[in-house]
Amino acid sequence: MNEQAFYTKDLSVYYGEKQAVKKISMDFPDRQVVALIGPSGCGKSTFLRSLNRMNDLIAGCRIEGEVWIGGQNICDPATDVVSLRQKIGMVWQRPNPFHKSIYENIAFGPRYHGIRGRKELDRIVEDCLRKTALWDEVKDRLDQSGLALSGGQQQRLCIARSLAVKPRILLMDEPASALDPVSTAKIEELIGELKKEYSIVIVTHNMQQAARISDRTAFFFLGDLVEYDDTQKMFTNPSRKSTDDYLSGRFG
Ligand SMILES: Nc1ncnc2c1ncn2[C@@H]1O[C@H](COP(=O)(O)OP(=O)(O)OP(=O)(O)O)[C@@H](O)[C@H]1O
Repeated sequence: MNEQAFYTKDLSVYYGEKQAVKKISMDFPDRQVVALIGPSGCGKSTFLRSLNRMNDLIAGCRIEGEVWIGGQNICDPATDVVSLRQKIGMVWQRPNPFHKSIYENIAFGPRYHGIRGRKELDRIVEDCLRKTALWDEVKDRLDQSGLALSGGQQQRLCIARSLAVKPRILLMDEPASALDPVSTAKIEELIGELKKEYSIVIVTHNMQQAARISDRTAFFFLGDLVEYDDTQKMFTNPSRKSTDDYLSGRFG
């Protein structure tokens, strides 16, 4: 088992009175892919967003418990969320490139964090585009708008953008659900490459996808973590009946 990258302890999330995530304690291994699965509304996205304090942006949302990353409980109100989100990148369901050129989409983050030299920015842009297998497709049109790319390319650009600020952890909320099968396969292949360097947590509705790309899988139901295990074990021999029922399509 890889070293632990981070963990949650008794993490609960409330929207007003309603508790959407219930005292979840989970550890996330370094440089592995963890898939969060479960029926709609079970709290997967809410839990994911808690891992880099994105829920702070939702009015009425309240968090209890702890998320420990690099010796720091990031739920502590004193946490610098800008530097936190530098360490923990996020990729959303729908690709959301900035209304800027391909180059600027990637250079924006490093520039914001103080990198000014053109050579250094060029190097970061090329490196991130290579890591996301986009370089050959876009190297001759870096000044074109990111929005002119196909949906799958836009999603890879968004992943490249999050890599540009050197995160340790990548959170992905159904990153391929808006894409066609070819683009989905490319994203899955890319996740397989990225886990050599990054810890990845991915929410997916697609059970085959979870089975293909993740090392560990967590099954959520009604805000509870029902089962969390090695993906292969979970998909072949789950310990809990409700996991088995969900994986075999008996509900959800
Ligand atoms: N902004 C919000 N305000 C109030 N309630 C919310 C909000 N976002 C989510 N919820 C509620 O919290 C619960 C968990 O939602 P969440 O989106 O985390 O589930 P999910 O498992 O990711 O669902 P899906 O798979 O459909 O995206 C649901 O009951 C949902 O209605």
